[in-house]
Amino acid sequence: MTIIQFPEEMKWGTATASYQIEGAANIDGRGQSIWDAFSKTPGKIVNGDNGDIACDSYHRFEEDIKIMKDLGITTYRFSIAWPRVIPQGVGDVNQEGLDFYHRMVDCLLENEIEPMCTLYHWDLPQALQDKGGWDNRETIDAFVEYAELMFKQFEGKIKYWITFNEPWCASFLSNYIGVHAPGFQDLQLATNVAHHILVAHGKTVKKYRGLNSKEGQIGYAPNVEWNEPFSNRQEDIDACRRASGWFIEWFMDPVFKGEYPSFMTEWFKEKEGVTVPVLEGDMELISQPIDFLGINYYTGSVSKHTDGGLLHHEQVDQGYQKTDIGWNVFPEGFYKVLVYIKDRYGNVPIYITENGSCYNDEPVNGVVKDEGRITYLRQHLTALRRAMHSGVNIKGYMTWSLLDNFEWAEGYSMRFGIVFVNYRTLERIKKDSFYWYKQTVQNNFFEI
Ligand SMILES: CCOCCOc1ccc(-c2cn(C[C@@H]3NC[C@@H](O)[C@H]3O)nn2)cc1
Repeated sequence: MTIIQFPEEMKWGTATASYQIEGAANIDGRGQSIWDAFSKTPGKIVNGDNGDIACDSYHRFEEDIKIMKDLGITTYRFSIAWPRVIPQGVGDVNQEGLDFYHRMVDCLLENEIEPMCTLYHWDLPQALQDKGGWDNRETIDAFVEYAELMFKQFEGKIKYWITFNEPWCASFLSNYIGVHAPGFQDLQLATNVAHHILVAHGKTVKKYRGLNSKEGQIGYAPNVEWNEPFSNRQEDIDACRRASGWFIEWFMDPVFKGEYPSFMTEWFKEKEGVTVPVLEGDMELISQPIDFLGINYYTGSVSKHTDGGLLHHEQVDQGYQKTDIGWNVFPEGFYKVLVYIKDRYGNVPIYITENGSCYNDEPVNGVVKDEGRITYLRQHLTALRRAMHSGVNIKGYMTWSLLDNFEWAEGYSMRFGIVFVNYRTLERIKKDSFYWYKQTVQNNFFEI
């Protein structure tokens, strides 16, 4: 038996997001987001699901925090819904929305759970989308004003801020691939969106520094995956480099190097005639130093060159175990991508802000035996510990997710929670993985 022991100072937590768990979408002054509109568009979401009720955490957050207290975690990553606090995205503030987040944050602090707050987890106010959304540079300043209001409102309460969650999803998945809100399929539009989100990130970090927050920290949370070349043929190696360049370097090089990866911008220009709308001063803003990097990792793949497609790249099935959403279980990729990030960007403090798996096990006599999720957690925490032994500066781990919730285009058909949610009764049922994770958090080690 081998013990996987974590350092004393390791922070353990869970992660959620506003549109995925809150519900209460049309009460107490909340404005509409692009996800309210997208989820009400026929054909976009499995089973026509939407976030109107979700897990009803707007009303049940005390119960959720009680569950977190039982879990023994010390950090809870959640997001604020911009349209709940500023319904039109700019202008009037919704006091009922602010009051909700104060109640929730106060309850976390009373239970000695550190709030880690994501300012943008994809729920852009629809009123701003109606004016061009992130394609319109004015949205950048609207975001900075929203962020400043949150910094001032929660000064002394929230000490860990994340500007953007998964900018790749918020830009390319949403405006080029089109399976997320607002659902466009235009690479130049998506490239504009990606750039303006990065500028908004940098301006927000600069605004935060200007507020002289005493002990607060600010970062952001890109999603990464690992692409292993199918062979040592240069064309396969190059194809994987482009996949990594789109998923990782595109959103990390500007922040840590002050420039886009040129091999990627040249590829976009030559193959697609697409350019990044960089204005004077943008790259200096984007590369404002951050205090920590959030990393969201789920999966990876073996991939190779193919003719056609955006990157001339395709995955090659290698018979890996897959989760119920069809993603490879690829813990080796977790180790490799973390070491790659350390080697390329230096040893910035890293929080794993999302890592988890989709297994749709249902309760039997009140018990949810989600062995697949426990195996996934074991394997990925083992890979994480190995990365730490290799010098990666990991500060904490938040598993995705505390609760089963609205999994975007998959609706409620895909379950990522360590707590089962009955969407008819909203009853919460702790899964076997909850108890495994609780033991690991309590002991700060587990056995493999
Ligand atoms: C037709 C091509 O279709 C491609 C689909 O491509 C993707 C890529 C990535 C994702 C994805 C989903 N998640 C989990 C979320 N992370 C944030 C949190 O809200 C979780 O719910 N991470 N990545 C989905 C779809």
